[in-house]
This record gives sequence, C-alpha cells and structure tokens, in this order.
Amino acid sequence: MNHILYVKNAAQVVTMKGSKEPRAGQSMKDLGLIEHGSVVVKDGIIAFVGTDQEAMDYLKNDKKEDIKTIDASGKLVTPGLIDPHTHLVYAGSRENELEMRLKGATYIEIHKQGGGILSTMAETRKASEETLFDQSAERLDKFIKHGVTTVEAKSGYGLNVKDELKQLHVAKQLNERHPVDVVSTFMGAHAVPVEFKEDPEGYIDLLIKELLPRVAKDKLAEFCDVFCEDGVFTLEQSERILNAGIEYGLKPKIHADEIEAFGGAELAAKLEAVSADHLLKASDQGIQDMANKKVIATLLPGTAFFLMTTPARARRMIDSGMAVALATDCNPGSSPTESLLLVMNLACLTMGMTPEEVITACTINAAHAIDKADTIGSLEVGKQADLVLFDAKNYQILQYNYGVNLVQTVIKKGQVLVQEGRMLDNYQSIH
Ligand SMILES: N=CN[C@@H](CCC(=O)O)C(=O)O
Ligand SMILES: [Zn+2]
Repeated sequence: MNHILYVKNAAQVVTMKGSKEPRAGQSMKDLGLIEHGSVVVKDGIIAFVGTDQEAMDYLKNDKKEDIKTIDASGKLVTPGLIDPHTHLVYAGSRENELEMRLKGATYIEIHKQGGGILSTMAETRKASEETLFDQSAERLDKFIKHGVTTVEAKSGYGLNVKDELKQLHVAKQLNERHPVDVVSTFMGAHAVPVEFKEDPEGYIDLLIKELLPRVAKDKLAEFCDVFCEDGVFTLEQSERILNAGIEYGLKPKIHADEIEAFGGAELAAKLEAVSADHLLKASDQGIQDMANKKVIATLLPGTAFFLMTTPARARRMIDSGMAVALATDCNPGSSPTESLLLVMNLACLTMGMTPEEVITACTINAAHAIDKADTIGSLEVGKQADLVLFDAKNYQILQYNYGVNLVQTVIKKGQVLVQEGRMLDNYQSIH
C-alpha cells in the first residue's frame, strides 16, 4: 500500500499559509500562491508543500513503490473548501414557496403565516433518524463533488427536545460515517414552534433549562446560534440564549440583520461571537463594532440571490478590516444548494469580492469561522490533507468560468474520493 501521495507539479497551489488568525481586510488578498507547486501527503497528513523541484528533492530517499503520484499539471490545487453555515439535516422541500415569492409574498410573510421554517419543522419531526441520515448523506455527496470537505450543520428544524436531539444525533452520525467532516451547531432558537406561539418565553425556558444541558452533556454541538430578527427572536432573547450557551461551553454564532437592521451585528460584537451570519442590513456602526471585536462575517450571497434581495456589503466589511467567510446556507427555504462554487461566483459578481478574497473566505476564514483552523483551511505541513484539484490553470478562472463545476479531484484526509469529477467506486456509499 502506498502511504505517500504526491500531488505533482500543479500550475498553481493556493496554500493560505501563515493564517493563525482569520485573514481580515487587505490580508484576504494573500493566497500564499506557489507556481509549479507540489504537495506531499503522508498517512493523511500534509508532509511537504513547495515547488515541484523542491518536492523531488524531498522525496529522493523514499521508495518509488511507496508513492502514489497524481499529475496535477495545468491544474489549480487549493485546500478542501469549507462551508461554515448550513442547515444540512432536514426533510422535505419547499419549491411551493419559490412560486409564492415569485407572486410577491416575502420570506418573512411566509414565515409569519406558519410556512417557511415551521413547515420544514413538521416534515423533519415526521422523518425517522434513518431517513434524515440518508437524505443528508446525499447532500454531503453533492458537497464533496463541489469540492467541500467540511461543513457546519445546524439543528433548528426539530424545535422540541426529542426532535432537536434527533437532528443533532444525525449530524453526529454523519460526521462519524461520512467522509465529509460535520461540525455541529445547536440552533433550537431558529423559530418559536406553534405549540409555544402564545408563550415564546416558555419555549426559551425549554431551550435554556432542558435542551442546552442535554446538548452540552452529550457533547452534541460546539456552537450555539440564534435567528435574531424582528418577528423571530428579539435582541434581548437572543442575548439570553447565547449567554446560556456560553455557560454550557457552546461558542456563539448569530443569524443577524438578514431582513432588517435589527442590531444583530452590534449584539454579535457585544458577545464577541465567533461569527455573525447573513448581515444583509448590518449598520455602519455594527460593521465597525464587529471589526473591532474580530467577529467573522459569514456572508451568504446565495441566499440573497435566491430571495431576490440585495446582498451584504462585503466591500465595506473588508475595507473596514473585517474577516469575511462565505457559506451556502444550504436549507430548503432560502438557499437550496450544495454548490459553494456558485456561492463563490455570486460573492464575486454580486458583492464585488475579488477572486483572492473569495478563496480566502472559503478556506482559512471558513475554518476560523468554525474554530478548526488548527487542522484545516490551509495547505501547511502537519495539517489534515484535504485538497481539491480544479480543472483551471489559475485561481481567477474559478470566478470567470462561472456556474460550472471545475472540480476534478477531491482528496480527504489523504484519500482520493473524487476523480475526473466522479465519486470513486471505492468510496463505499454509506447510505
Ligand atoms: N434565516 C433563517 N434561517 C435559514 C433559513 C431556514 C429556512 O428558511 O428553512 C437561513 O439562514 O436562511
Ligand atoms: Zn442559516
């Protein structure tokens, strides 16, 4: 068995090296690019990154039969892409809402009439753990084919003790059994379920007194998230829930200022949240506060596109010194997609992010947004060997040839999972 993987002589290798901190402002432009670069992997870990000349020297004492070589000539190599904001585990679909919105209904109107999140909640409650697992695993397969090797996944379609735990168990199982790494976030505060419509405080009590202790005790999530928005959870309620999460060791994230300038960005800064997400309507003050407190802005331009609304002010955020990450927001209502590549295109073409900033946002900054930058997000010696080879002679082509899946090869922990754009047979489908 070869235990050395030699990815040889790529046109360009994006290393993202030297990113212990999230890349903020101007530093988002630095890709740590190597022309004619090679990567050597030993036992699933990156052992060498440099020019091909240096790689040959590095390998000169290794036996040929121990080395499996992948010729990357003419290709672009990047770290495995990371999606730091998804609602991966759900049942059902909501194509009917697209039609409603095309006829003029808004996302929040549909939500307030009991559709939206609450209709996915009903489907998700009905589904068995096995069904949820199978459907979510299929989504992960699509993610891999689009070059994504790690995703964050939120609960928030169970909205009671039993079904929130069910969603989190599925995410845990996926992490253990599917090659894509899954990082869990508890988002019981995604909506107030119908049975608590008249008593939202009762639901918050249930979240804080019953669910959070269970989630923490069984180590089912690393983060806690809240949909802080007019008509969903108020600023005060969001702060209370996130502070309770912090007491149980869950790091705060927040769905902030998606529909209205509601003060979510300012709250994210006050709580020093790991990330604030959406931010379409974040105020100037909110952006400055977040920059000062080093909150990562996780932007979701696919959601803005699908909801036919103006995207977040990425330029202002980056120019104010913020670190930006990008994510699909994969969910059945506002962003039914697993294509982080399309989201990258949208970030460039609708928010004015440069090709360099876009790649930074989906690699090292995304790794920081899920607190995993010590193991993934860059190609550096000692890190997990998650790599993507793109059919592109330079990194600019990823944004130029838009809407096309240019993924050629995906390597996860040193294992080739996708070759010539297809999932390999030796990847045992687990569902
Ligand atoms: N905005 C809140 N939550 C999700 C949407 C969930 C849904 O519509 O089912 C989001 O991030 O876009
Ligand atoms: Zn979301």
